[in-house]
Amino acid sequence: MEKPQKLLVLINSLGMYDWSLAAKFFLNTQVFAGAVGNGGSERHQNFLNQTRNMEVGSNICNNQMSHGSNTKAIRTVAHFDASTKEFILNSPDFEAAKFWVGNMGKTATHAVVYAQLYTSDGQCHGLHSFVVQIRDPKTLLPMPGVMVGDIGKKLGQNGIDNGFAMFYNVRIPQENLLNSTGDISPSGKYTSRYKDPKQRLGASLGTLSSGRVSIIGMTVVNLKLVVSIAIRFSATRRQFGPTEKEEIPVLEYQLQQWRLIPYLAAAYALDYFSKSFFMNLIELQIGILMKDRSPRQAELGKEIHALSCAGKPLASWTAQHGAQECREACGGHGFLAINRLGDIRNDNDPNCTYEGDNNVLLQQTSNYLLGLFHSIREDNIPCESPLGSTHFLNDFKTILSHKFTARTARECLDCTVPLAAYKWLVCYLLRESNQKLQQERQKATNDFDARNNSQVYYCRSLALAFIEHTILQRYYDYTHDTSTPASLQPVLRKLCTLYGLWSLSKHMAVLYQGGYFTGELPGKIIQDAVLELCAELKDDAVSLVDAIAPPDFILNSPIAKADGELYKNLWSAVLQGEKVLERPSWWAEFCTKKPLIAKL
Ligand SMILES: CC(C)(COP(=O)(O)OP(=O)(O)OC[C@H]1O[C@@H](n2cnc3c(N)ncnc32)[C@H](O)[C@@H]1OP(=O)(O)O)[C@@H](O)C(=O)NCCC(=O)NCCSC(=O)/C=C/CCCCCCCCCCCCC(=O)O
Ligand SMILES: Cc1cc2nc3c(=O)[nH]c(=O)nc-3n(C[C@H](O)[C@H](O)[C@H](O)COP(=O)(O)OP(=O)(O)OC[C@H]3O[C@@H](n4cnc5c(N)ncnc54)[C@H](O)[C@@H]3O)c2cc1C
Repeated sequence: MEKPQKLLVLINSLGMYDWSLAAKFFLNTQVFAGAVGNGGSERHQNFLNQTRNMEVGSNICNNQMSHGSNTKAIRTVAHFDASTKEFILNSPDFEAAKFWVGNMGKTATHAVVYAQLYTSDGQCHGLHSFVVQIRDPKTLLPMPGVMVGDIGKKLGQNGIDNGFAMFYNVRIPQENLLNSTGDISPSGKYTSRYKDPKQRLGASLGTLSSGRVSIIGMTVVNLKLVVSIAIRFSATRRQFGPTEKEEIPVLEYQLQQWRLIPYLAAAYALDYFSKSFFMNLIELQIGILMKDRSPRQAELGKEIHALSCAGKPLASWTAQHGAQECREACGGHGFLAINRLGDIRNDNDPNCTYEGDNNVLLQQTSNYLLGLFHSIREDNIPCESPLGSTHFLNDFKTILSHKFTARTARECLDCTVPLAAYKWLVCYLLRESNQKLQQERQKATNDFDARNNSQVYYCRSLALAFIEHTILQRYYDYTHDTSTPASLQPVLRKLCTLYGLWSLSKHMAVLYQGGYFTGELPGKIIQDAVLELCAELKDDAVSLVDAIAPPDFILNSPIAKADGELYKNLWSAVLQGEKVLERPSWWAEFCTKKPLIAKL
């Protein structure tokens, strides 16, 4: 807590080297410890100490084979036995087996298990979390009643053992209930400070926010790695040229610049967002530790939930699409495993799914925004979110009356142009999503269908536009802050504007549809400005990459070493491959002792 950034630096440094290693370590020391620390109380301190000393290995255990997103429907049960003061955990059937749990496959000794809490009168009090011992730390054999195993090979992150677990009458002490959302009194009665079960669910899932915020940082690392590889490669790889004598680096092609430099800009903007947002999370966690029950603390929790539920999708998708673009931008060499783009892409992929599926999480953000919109419009309550990400919504009427006024590409090189457009876009999508939801409510028989039928083109786009605006606004403020070195501001501002215009250009249809843009000029000048910024940033691209790339040993990609000796490094790495010059062990069968056709 004294220097919280150290944790982010450690996550990023280990992750730059290898994500399985990082996940294995952090699931234990942070995710498990975070769930116990945030969800529990003083009585759980022993688990935290043991985790810190690496005496026990653990994780959180929420997902089950038949339910992941719909946490309310989890079927693991924990019945309170008043006579022994224990909880008895059961998995009703194999479909309720905990599934996908990191570290569970081979090594977890303890887990924070989410289960439905039943008191001895048979009443269910909803989802709660419990510390459950899975294996004996001395032998790694399962505890009585626990069936635990590994789920097998995955598309990436195979250095971590994801597993399943089932519980048959597993008894745990009453104290293992993580009691910040609800507890059992000495007389066996259930008590909770949350009267509303929906609020209680939100509180018990609150711990997931820190994972989501951290994942934003993890995806930024991946984006930094892939753009570093692709830009260094593109600056040294030559192909074609204006004359037969001279070939030019592929980075000189406008097409290559347009494919890569916006991802470089995204890496810078998202990196700033990730780091500043991490500090917001720390503020929230300090509040939790200090037992801050103020309305501001509650609002901060909601805002961080809304921002992380859109920040994780945007950042993980940007890294995923960026990884694929960078892979292709390195041509055939991009497909060679030693150059690492495949591993980074595959290890990044589950960031789109774990700690909440991206498309499911975005709905949390739009729900939050629609709730605020209702308060502003219907109840005349101005919105004052602690981090200020939604303040501009108070002016939605004025903002919606604005039009795009730039007339030249040069005017668009100022980041206030995409920022103003984003403000309009968010207000427009908010008004439209609200209207769509009302229309669907009139048509549908229930709210569930109305919400589901308002996602595509409306609520989903709203959540993404909102987070893009937030990221852009934060980076704009940073690049215009007096504490940012003056010598760096010009290049950082270009990155900021490029990120804004490039992201905005994905919403062109809506900007025209809603009347913010009219005629062919706005679309054309935004495209021209994107190309202009790519060209202006091209000569700084290698330096910008050098500032964010790790040392060669960590980057571990022969086509992207800092010395720019592309072919020397690649050749050397290929020749050092295992058995590269050896004939195969089956050479004889291949050459002389050939099997006779039809002999078998
Ligand atoms: C969000 C859901 C989809 C909700 O579903 P639903 O049933 O429809 O409920 P709602 O009505 O929408 O919600 C009820 C109210 O609760 C509020 N809510 C929900 N969640 C939160 C929250 N987190 N914070 C605050 N409030 C919350 C919601 O807004 C509603 O409020 P209101 O009534 O509208 O006011 C939910 O079901 C869900 O979350 N689904 C997704 C399931 C999920 O995420 N599962 C995760 C399983 S664990 C996992 O996947 C692990 C993966 C391993 C990842 C490896 C990564 C390694 C990380 C290393 C670094 C870690 C460092 C950590 C640093 C640190 O801890 O400091
Ligand atoms: C590598 C990895 C590690 C993991 N580690 C852990 C762990 O340590 N602990 C743990 O508890 N869990 C873990 N998980 C599980 C993870 O949290 C879940 O997979 C994730 O929350 C998604 O849930 P799901 O698999 O049920 O997907 P589903 O919800 O079944 O999603 C399937 C599809 O349905 C769509 N969908 C679902 N609901 C809706 C809706 N309401 N509207 C529109 N579309 C919808 C989704 O978008 C998706 O396209 C891990 C998963 C992976 C891949």
